Amino acid sequence: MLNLNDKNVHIVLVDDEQAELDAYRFLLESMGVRQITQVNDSLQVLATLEQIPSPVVFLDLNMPRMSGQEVLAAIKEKMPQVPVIICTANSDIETAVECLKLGAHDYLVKPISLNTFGSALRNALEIGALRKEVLSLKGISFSEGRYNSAAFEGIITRSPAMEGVFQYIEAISRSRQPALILGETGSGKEQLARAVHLSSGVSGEFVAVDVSGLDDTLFADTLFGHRKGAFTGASGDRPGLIEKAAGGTIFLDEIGDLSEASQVKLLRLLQEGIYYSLGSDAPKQCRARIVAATNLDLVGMAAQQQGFRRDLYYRLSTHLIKVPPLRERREDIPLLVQHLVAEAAAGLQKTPPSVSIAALELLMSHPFPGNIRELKTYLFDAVARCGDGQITDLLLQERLAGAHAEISAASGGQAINAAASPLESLLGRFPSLEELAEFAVSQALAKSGNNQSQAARLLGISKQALHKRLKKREDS
Ligand SMILES: Nc1ncnc2c1ncn2[C@@H]1O[C@H](COP(=O)(O)OP(=O)(O)OP(=O)(O)O)[C@@H](O)[C@H]1O
Repeated sequence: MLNLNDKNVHIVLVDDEQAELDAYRFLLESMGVRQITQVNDSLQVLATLEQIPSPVVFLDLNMPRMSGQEVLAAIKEKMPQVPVIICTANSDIETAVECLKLGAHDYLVKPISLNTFGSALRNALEIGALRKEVLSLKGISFSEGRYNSAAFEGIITRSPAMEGVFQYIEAISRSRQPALILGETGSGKEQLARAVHLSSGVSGEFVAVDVSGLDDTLFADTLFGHRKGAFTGASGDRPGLIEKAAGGTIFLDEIGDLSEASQVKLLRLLQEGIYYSLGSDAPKQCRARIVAATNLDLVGMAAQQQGFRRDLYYRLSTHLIKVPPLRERREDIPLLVQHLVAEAAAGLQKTPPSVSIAALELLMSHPFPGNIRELKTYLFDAVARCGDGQITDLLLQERLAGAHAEISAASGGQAINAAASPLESLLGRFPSLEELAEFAVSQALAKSGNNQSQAARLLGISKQALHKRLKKREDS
């Protein structure tokens, strides 16, 4: 659990106005942060950061000499691992998206509540620590942690978790072993399957097939092809998709729905590397790499031998890629919104409408069980319907309310309350009563300048009771 008063937590505040710097300092100190550096000259930011081992930066945008955006770009160029949180009075979405694209960790619009401020900081510290840990485990430095961007073009993300997925795909790019992609519906599995194909640099085709609707004969025919006369109506030889994908990748989507008989055929193909076209005795060599995907709990199904063969699961999952759902990478939502609105507008030959902050906030708080596909549906509909150049929260509300009702019905009518309480977002989990009492005592002491009589009065307890509590704290 992250402790904000840990001496390694070091915050750098950048703003040209001293009053703002002091206000942030006050907020941070009230949260227990001890190491705070203020910088009021944007030209001094890089030199300051070079002196601090693992800083988190709170950065204002409107500054003379060098703008916040320029400072952000310079930090991301020189120290990409440093989380930068933008704090600004500018609520326009284009600037927010621009900053997120430049690599900002978060974008907070003033006035900023203590809760928002606290959770942004906690999140930045956690992500910074995780990023460092992952890269050090891999033995690579921050600047080396870049991946071949061409293979991932069109996959809009700024999520560290997705960045980890990209790095994994790069690491397995030379392998011809099967890969299994697990993730919820609409989370981008097919896009990642294409990235696996593109990053491998092979010259063959990427061939996708949804196997969920195929009975066993159709599965064999589709994948392996047939010889003339193999069955009534087979009027000529037909190559299967495995042949089409030779030297490339065959993507088997919805693999969790494959019939038992077809699972046996696929297992044999994976084990022996050969297959037979329907009506033929001549074995053919499979020269396609197999990538499969499902939104089902294949691990559970295989473990319980229910609906999916365990041996097939192990064969398919030589390389295992797990795609995080959109609700676990909400930082992607603003970028996706901008991308999808532009895509929808281009399709309708319209100028892309802007998106109001209230609309964005509404989207940020939605659980998105249908992930990016669901987001895409709402935005394509909103772009088509919006007449006055702006997508407002009102335009989205109806669709989102409908989705909430469906989720609620699916969960047996229980209202979903996924939002964390303010204290949860500050502490990272729900606090115990004892922790709350400790927090109140610390705050009262800080507020009274360590005067125990005053602090006890603020807490509504006797001085003796406070003394006893402090003694207990010392002894523990
Ligand atoms: N990161 C992303 N950036 C841009 N578009 C995305 C992203 N992820 C998904 N999409 C878009 O969302 C839609 C759904 O993505 P995709 O088909 O890859 O999901 P899936 O996980 O394979 O879905 P399913 O489980 O239903 O097969 C597609 O239109 C895709 O282009």
